[in-house]
Amino acid sequence: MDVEFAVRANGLGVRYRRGWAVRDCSFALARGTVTALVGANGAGKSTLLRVVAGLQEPTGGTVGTRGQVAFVAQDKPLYRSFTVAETLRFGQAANPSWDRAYAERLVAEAGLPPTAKVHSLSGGHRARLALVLALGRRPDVLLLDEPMAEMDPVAREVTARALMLAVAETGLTVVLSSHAVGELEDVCDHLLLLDRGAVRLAGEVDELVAGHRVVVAPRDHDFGAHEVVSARAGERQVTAVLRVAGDLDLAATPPGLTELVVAYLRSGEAA
Ligand SMILES: Nc1ncnc2c1ncn2[C@@H]1O[C@H](COP(=O)(O)OP(=O)(O)OP(=O)(O)O)[C@@H](O)[C@H]1O
Repeated sequence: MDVEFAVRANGLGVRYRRGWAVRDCSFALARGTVTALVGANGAGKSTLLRVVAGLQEPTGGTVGTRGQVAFVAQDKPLYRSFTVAETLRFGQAANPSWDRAYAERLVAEAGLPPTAKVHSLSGGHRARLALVLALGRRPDVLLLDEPMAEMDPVAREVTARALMLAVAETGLTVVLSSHAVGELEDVCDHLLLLDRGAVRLAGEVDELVAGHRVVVAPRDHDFGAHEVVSARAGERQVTAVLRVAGDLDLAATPPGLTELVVAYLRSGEAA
């Protein structure tokens, strides 16, 4: 496998009884990148993460990862009767690569009382403890399924900072799935967008944004070679998100990340 890639998938597919949850997915994630995995409900995000984590066999295709992989599932599995301190001791006993000082620092930063039982923690605190348990192993690849869904805005910011620091310090590669793209905007430098199991859009966020424009044009405007990702028609005008091909002779603004993702999710709904 190429040295600079931490995750590489080739023609990856997962078929359940009712059909393909992940189909023909090919992508490569460079070491030290943070990728937002987005898609509508049922698009295949959790399935893809489980396969990359090695917890589930693909039906077809291949996936390779470099180094140690840690995965935090959506339901944040933790021993509910353990205290926070016992959870860390468990992490240490179960993982030869455990970084005790680092894990203790993360727990302190998260404001998690060492004597508190897991079952007494809020959903957001449990999510942060699950993340500490994963980061404490000092993995090379960290896969997070909706890690911030239950966190308050401050916890999200602190968590995002901890992740970015880990990336900067160790070259950690992160993939995190989310529905709230806005919360990922400051954290992620790459995007992987799934549409009914298939990769619809992938790449560096800055490049993807630079390759798209939001325009307002007369309703009957012909956009020529520019791909209309999604369009909303008013009485006389249409507001469209375009994937631009060459020069654009219309007043246009670059989309925000959320706007771009929503445009693609909407185009998937219409298909
Ligand atoms: N264990 C399973 N057995 C059968 N079908 C499954 C299983 N897990 C997921 N699926 C199906 O595969 C598809 C993709 O599901 P998955 O949970 O991977 O999507 P997701 O993008 O994570 O969704 P969400 O955003 O709702 O969490 C769905 O149609 C789902 O019903």
